[in-house]
Amino acid sequence: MNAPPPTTPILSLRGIGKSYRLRGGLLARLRGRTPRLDALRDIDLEIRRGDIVGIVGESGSGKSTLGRIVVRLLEPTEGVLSFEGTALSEGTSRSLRAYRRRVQMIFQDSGSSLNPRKRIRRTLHEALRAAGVPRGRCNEEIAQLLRRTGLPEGILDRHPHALSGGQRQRVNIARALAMQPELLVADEPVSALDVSLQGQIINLLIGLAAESGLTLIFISHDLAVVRRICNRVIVMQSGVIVESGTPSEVMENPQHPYTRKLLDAVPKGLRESA
Ligand SMILES: Nc1ncnc2c1ncn2[C@@H]1O[C@H](COP(=O)(O)OP(=O)(O)OP(=O)(O)O)[C@@H](O)[C@H]1O
Repeated sequence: MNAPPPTTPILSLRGIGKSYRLRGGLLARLRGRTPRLDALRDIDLEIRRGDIVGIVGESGSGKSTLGRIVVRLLEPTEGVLSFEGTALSEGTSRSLRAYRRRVQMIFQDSGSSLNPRKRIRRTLHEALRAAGVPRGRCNEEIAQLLRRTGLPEGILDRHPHALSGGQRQRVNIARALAMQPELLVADEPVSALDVSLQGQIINLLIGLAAESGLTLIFISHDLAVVRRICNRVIVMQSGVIVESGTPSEVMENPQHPYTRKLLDAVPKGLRESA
């Protein structure tokens, strides 16, 4: 297959919608209707290779649902998602597997995304094997992953519970990197960490993005961080994108009242220092 033209977005979403089936009350069931909640409606979005895109919005605005659709942990109810110009719905299960390697996700809760029964060495080894690294090269690759994510060798023989929250999140990042992803979705990756560690993990992510040309989707409540690290911001409210642009466009000259409301909630000093 020929390489896509350089102008093709790495990721494009067209008319993406997601509705969740709700359990519903007795009345709805008697009427034979399953109530549904529209978590996303009509999302159009293009992301260019190398972009660092911040997705902001209040709790429940649909940010995580969007992130999960991008990595195909969730199927959209409507719309088309294309990677490098190819619609994923056209793909076979083999191309979906390949997509899942190229697009990785990091979650807020660093602990629950690691298998508590596996030592870190095994977790990283399995990720490398899944990415097609020959068994004989895994130790060398693991050492390199530790270096890239700033982890000491001593953690390899430990289980996740014996690591700090910051170390666990670094392991999650190392495991994602083992897949050599082109796009990384980080869903509130630092919200569960102490403030002192948050900056370190964010700097690690942007350092890695710069070093390997990763495209990053950064889902966050923290507008100050988004302003500092992203070159594009998307504001979501009740399942729709209400505003998007560069951080200075969106944060210095917000067009939508909801964006203004979000900005008003950030202490002024933080907004300016961001
Ligand atoms: N599995 C599910 N079943 C039913 N409703 C869901 C499910 N997952 C999410 N929702 C609902 O969909 C809406 C969007 O949720 P989502 O988690 O995507 O928002 P969010 O912006 O990421 O919120 P937060 O910042 O709190 O994580 C919310 O109303 C949520 O309650």
